[in-house]
Amino acid sequence: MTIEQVPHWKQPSHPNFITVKTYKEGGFSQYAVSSNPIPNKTVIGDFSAATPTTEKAYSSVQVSETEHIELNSDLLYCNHSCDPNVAFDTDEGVVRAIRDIKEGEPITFNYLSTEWDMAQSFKCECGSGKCLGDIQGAKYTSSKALEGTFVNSHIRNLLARRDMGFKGL
Ligand SMILES: C[S@@+](CC[C@H](N)C(=O)[O-])C[C@H]1O[C@@H](n2cnc3c(N)ncnc32)[C@H](O)[C@@H]1O
Repeated sequence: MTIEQVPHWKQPSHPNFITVKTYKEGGFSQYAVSSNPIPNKTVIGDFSAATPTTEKAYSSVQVSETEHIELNSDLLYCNHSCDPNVAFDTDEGVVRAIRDIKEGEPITFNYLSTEWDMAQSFKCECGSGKCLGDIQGAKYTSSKALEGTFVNSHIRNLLARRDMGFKGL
């Protein structure tokens, strides 16, 4: 069973960039949209509020081959998209627009760019023509499917070792 986080941080945590909206009844129904137009390459946040966690969860972000963090901010509400508009750059420790984002547009990143083997998989509803369907982690995704997309170094390294036939990853 997955228990949803109750925000324990002061909201809104990123007022210039993120507005949190609710789109349906029930769980996991909140999502981040842009509060303003955001030009490509703008840094919209960082991981300064984050804390390390030993337990992977739907809410955690993988920042290295062995480390995971809880964001403790409205960045939590960035949904996954197979055609995202921001990168969670765990090497640089920032969240950056990777194209111009319109006001009110959902802010999304590719969970496969950070997560190797997710605690909680889901059927993607991003609606993109590039949608990969079941999102379980990069471990279960071909390198070809991620070609040309932003992927963090820990995932690139793991994919390379997997593709060379290393076991136990
Ligand atoms: C970090 S949360 C994102 C915020 C979440 N929507 C909420 O209300 O807490 C990750 C969870 O959101 C849902 N989610 C995120 N992106 C999704 C997508 N593209 N399609 C379907 N569900 C998604 C999944 O349940 C996933 O485990």
